[in-house]
Amino acid sequence: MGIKKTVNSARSGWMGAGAPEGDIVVSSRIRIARNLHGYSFPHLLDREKAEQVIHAVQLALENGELVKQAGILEMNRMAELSPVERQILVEKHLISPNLLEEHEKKAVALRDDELVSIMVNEEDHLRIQCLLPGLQLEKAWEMADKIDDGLEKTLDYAFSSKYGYLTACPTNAGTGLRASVMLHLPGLVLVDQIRGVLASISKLGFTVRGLYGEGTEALGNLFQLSNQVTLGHSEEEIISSLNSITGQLLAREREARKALLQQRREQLADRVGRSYGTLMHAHMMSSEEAMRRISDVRLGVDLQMITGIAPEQLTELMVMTRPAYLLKQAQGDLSPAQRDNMRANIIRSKLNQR
Ligand SMILES: Nc1ncnc2c1ncn2[C@@H]1O[C@H](COP(=O)(O)OP(=O)(O)OP(=O)(O)O)[C@@H](O)[C@H]1O
Repeated sequence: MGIKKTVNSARSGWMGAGAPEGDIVVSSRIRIARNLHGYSFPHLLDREKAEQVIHAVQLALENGELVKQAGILEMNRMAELSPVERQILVEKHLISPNLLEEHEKKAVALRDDELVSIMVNEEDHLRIQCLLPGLQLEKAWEMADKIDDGLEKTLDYAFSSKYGYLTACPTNAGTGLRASVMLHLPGLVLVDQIRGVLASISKLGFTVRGLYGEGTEALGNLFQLSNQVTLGHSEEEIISSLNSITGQLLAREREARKALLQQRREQLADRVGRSYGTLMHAHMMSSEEAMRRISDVRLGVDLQMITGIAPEQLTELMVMTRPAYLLKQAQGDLSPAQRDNMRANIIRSKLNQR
């Protein structure tokens, strides 16, 4: 159990089946940024102080009341994990890439179902994250809020009556809340409307990020949409406006899919079929090609052009084909060609299992 199970399996609690709007919304994430009063922000902490912060959070998590409310969160120091294991946590979206830098000062507390993780000494002392399948921002918020309240009973948070919760980057001050949804938008990409749609969203105070968050690229037609500002809006307002923008995007994506079915059905079926065939039979596959083909097949599954595959199997496959997960399975180094071969083998065997 614990972290070893997490890094040995590509499956995660947030890939659950039958989630609301699960044909387009892969997952919903709430993260709350908090800092401890009396300590410098993480980038200024030396190792000893950083360890004190980790220890304080660990003690707070062991509090009986909090365990009853939120379950057991096991603290894992980043230094106790191998570089490959750390990278797998990023590939599973349980930590952000930031936690890999200066990792000797950082830690993550994880719940066994992987729906809750608390990053310690990331950009802020605490980053409480709740990740759920489909569109479930309110539920994720309720979970995060409960944990935050529980922790605040023991920890002395840095708070100002003027600015709210204080954070290392001013854009996170106030509520410290980032709400985000990971969306699969192949329809809007195929009808060539994605750029316009994303540009208009950024004018409304939302930001679109790539697959692993800030500074990363969008792969497999997956986009992460989140609020830009946390100050001056309540948590409920932030979540409600993200829900409403997401609703509009869902409508646009569904329209695009409908138009593709009506106007380019055979081209679409050909694209989906070719990608499915390639995934089922190829022996060499780059990571970029895998993401692209998995996205096509996911669209085919959503449009019932392909039956017998569940969307969450494809989400799992995305993690299974990422570089660190492959290295872990190989238990040693892989050349780029060996990696491409192993990736193709894993995909074939996973898709042929059904
Ligand atoms: N809806 C989502 N589903 C799955 N993973 C997500 C989602 N939103 C964000 N993530 C993951 O969370 C991590 C952090 O993302 P991001 O950098 O956007 O947020 P952040 O660290 O909270 O923001 P910042 O530090 O810029 O305030 C990344 O690994 C990203 O993949």
